[in-house]
Amino acid sequence: MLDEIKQIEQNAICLYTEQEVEAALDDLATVITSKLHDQNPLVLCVINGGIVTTGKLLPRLKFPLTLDSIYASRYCNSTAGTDIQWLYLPTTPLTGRNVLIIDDILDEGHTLQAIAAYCRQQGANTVYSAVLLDKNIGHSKPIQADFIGLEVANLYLFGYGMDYKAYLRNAAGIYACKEIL
Ligand SMILES: O=P(O)(O)OC[C@H]1O[C@H](OP(=O)(O)OP(=O)(O)O)[C@H](O)[C@@H]1O
Ligand code: HPA
Repeated sequence: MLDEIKQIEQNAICLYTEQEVEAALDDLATVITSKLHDQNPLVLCVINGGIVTTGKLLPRLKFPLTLDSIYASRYCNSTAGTDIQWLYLPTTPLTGRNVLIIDDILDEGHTLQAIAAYCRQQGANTVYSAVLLDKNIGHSKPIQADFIGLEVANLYLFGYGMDYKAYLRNAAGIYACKEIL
């Protein structure tokens, strides 16, 4: 397995450097702050992929908020999505809260759509979403994110939380896998 991971990493194309992603996170935080600074939001980190984006955004959001997580997985460490598995639900009551969902990527949009629907069903007052990346998939999506860091081409990606077969979430940049073009 590790040989495959090394090969994927060596052949990968860097789409955004760490510096470029960090600059995008600064801009994303500015836009989120202007909209939500007085909303006392409940931030929901979509684990696993959203952990890095959430962890890097939170210290940039200098206003009152609380944090919980939700784990809805559609790819389950593989490179193709199927049905959503609900693996962890927030313990914080969502009733009346202004929720901000944070994830790494909006790809086909099914995961975010399902999580936003869950939040509304649980009585959230408003539901916002922020993604580090919005993938240009060439057709419409069931949901748009309210806050987007960067647009990205329709390639299989890893880095900044996104995995290739459960590895490479820790890559410091946004990379496309040459093997899955
Ligand atoms: O827009 P979609 O096509 O629904 O895909 C986006 C979702 O896929 C990834 O999660 P994944 O299911 O791989 O689980 P993970 O967070 O554990 O990697 C990613 O973190 C998003 O949550
Ligand atoms: O391109 C991707 N890479 C990693 N995880 C993902 N989940 C949806 N799309 C992707």
